Amino acid sequence: MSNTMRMPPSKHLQLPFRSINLSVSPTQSTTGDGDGSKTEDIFAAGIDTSASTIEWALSEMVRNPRVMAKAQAEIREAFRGKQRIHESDLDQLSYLKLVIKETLRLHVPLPLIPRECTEKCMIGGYEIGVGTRVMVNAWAIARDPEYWHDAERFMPERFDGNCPIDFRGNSFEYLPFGGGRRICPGITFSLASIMFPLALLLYHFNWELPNAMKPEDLDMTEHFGLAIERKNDLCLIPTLVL
Ligand code: HEM
Repeated sequence: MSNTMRMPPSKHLQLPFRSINLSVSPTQSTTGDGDGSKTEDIFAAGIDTSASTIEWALSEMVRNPRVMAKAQAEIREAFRGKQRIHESDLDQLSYLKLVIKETLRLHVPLPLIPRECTEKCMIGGYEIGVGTRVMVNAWAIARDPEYWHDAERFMPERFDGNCPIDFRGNSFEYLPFGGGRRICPGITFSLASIMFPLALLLYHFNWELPNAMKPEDLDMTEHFGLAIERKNDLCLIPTLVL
């Protein structure tokens, strides 16, 4: 276990819940009884989530210049002299992976994971009947100070070293991709499609806030839509460096 956090009592997804479909398509069943995802669901689930993660990662790095400098130093060292970056080069970027993990903790793109109760159980003193729909609030769990040290702080290092917490659905305090039978099937693809553009943006440009704005003044208000996005556009000044 990491020295910066405690494991939770695994109380959320070990309850007798079964997965139900996240689909927004009116033609699709919401029972989760083996129905597959349609092409439009894959686009809907894959585009906004990855795009907003890139935007939040940049926002957090602008607010935390130390993290930005460390990520850029790693990328520029790894890619030194290269004109073309390939996906296989991304493996070397261990710190950037931590930045993305921490971004997915503080900015869980899909905050509410729907489930259906399969057995009567008690939650917070309330009896939950069979068939009741419940929402696992992955956003709130990922910011819960009971599980996370200095929970509101952007600190990629919390995932460093021996930290066993991962997003494959086994760490119940960290569920950006959900968990269980209906865990996001796009994890590998989404990580590549977040990491690649982010690495290029950090490799080729330096980023500054406009109008001498201070990092701590950057507005981080969220807008709850298909994914949790920035309410206001992120406006930064890029300077080409390489
Ligand atoms: C940062 C990026 C992404 C995040 C945070 C994310 C998160 C999630 C979450 C929380 C679920 C529900 C899981 C559950 O019920 O346990 C889900 C489902 C799904 N995701 Fe993702 N996702 C991302 C990217 C993608 C991408 C890139 C694709 C496809 C290319 C994709 C395809 C899907 C599909 C098809 C489902 C429905 C799976 C099912 O109901 O069986 N996602 N995603």
